[in-house]
Amino acid sequence: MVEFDDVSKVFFKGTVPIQALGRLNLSVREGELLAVVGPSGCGKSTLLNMTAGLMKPGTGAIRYKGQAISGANTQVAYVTQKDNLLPWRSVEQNIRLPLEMGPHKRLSEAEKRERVARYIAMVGLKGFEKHYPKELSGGMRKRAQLARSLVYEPDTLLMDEPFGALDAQLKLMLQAELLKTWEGSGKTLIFVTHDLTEAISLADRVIVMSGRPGRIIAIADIRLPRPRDVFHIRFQPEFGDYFEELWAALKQDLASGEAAT
Ligand SMILES: Nc1ncnc2c1ncn2[C@@H]1O[C@H](COP(=O)(O)OP(=O)(O)OP(=O)(O)O)[C@@H](O)[C@H]1O
Repeated sequence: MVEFDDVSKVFFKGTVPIQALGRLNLSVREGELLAVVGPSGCGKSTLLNMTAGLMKPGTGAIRYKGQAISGANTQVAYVTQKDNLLPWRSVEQNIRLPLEMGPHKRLSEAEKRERVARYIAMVGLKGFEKHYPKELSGGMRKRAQLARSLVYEPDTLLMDEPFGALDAQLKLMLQAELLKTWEGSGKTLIFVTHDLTEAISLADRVIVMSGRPGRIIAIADIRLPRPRDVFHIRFQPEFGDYFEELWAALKQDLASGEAAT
């Protein structure tokens, strides 16, 4: 679905280069839930920004369904770290926004209304349609963002630490809801997180990135059965094995980074 072919990225702060990503090769399979874990600043958001076509790779190429990405990739939905709901629009109006642009403008009014209502119900915001973002809790705003990115039914969803700032209980609830929505949908999902437990609970495959410049230092196929119960899956012995394996890679990279400073 998405292919990263020898992709690297350097930013410049004035004349000072910051190598964000090392050379990265990765194929994301259609329908896969891929989790990307790594320390702060290792280029995870950069990877998603490039997949969404918001940023060009420095070297190499990124292909989406075999085509080089040029300009904004309208076939993907992107839930960014920042809460970017429009404060002057209600929940319903925010979620409807993608249907007012591009090819979705052509949908009938009835279809638009049906889709908005369906996704509001799916993320558990029924009854809050007329509320404005400032009248919602952090978790509800995340749900609204998720519904807004699902409403135009993209093949691929990019999520950048969507549950990072939420308390542990709410995080678990939203992870469960996300899996319920994703499992059986056939959609490709790239999920960035700092949280190894979250990554293993959700993903078909976890990649671990090194500290900056980010490179892939470990990959694990997570062969835990589906549908998964995020509340209990962490207590399975195989879960512990995956955690140990991936944590060892992260710890080793952290130690070598500290040795170099
Ligand atoms: N537009 C930019 N200009 C300059 N430097 C940038 C820019 N965007 C990112 N960087 C730098 O590139 C590196 C990678 O940033 P990125 O946001 O991709 O990391 P990340 O892994 O997503 O971090 P976090 O987990 O903290 O969100 C960082 O060192 C960051 O400072």
